[in-house]
Amino acid sequence: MTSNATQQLSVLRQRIDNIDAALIYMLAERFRCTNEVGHLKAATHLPACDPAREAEQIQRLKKLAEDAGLDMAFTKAFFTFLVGEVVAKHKIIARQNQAK
Ligand SMILES: C=C(O[C@@H]1C=C(C(=O)O)C=C[C@H]1O)C(=O)O
Repeated sequence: MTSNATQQLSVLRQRIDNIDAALIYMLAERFRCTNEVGHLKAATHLPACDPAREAEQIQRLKKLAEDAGLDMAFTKAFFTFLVGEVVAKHKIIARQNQAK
């Protein structure tokens, strides 16, 4: 590898590290928010999962992904994985609430 290529790789990797840090902080903030929703749902006996809301979100993300030039299949798979984690946490919160 030339020293120019090494330098370019290093600059790109620094950008990637910055983006990863932002993603981690954004995800943590999203989970803080969804945990609040989980407590609200448990207290009001609402189901952990809301398929109608998820369908709306997917429609919105479709447009955002298109505008941002992000692959829709990836976007949907990532969203589905993320929401699956949130719903699992909501179920745990609901069980903890019932046990009180
Ligand atoms: C956070 C909620 O609970 C679930 C998780 C969602 C999410 O992570 O965006 C969306 C819908 C629900 O299935 C909600 O109902 O708003």
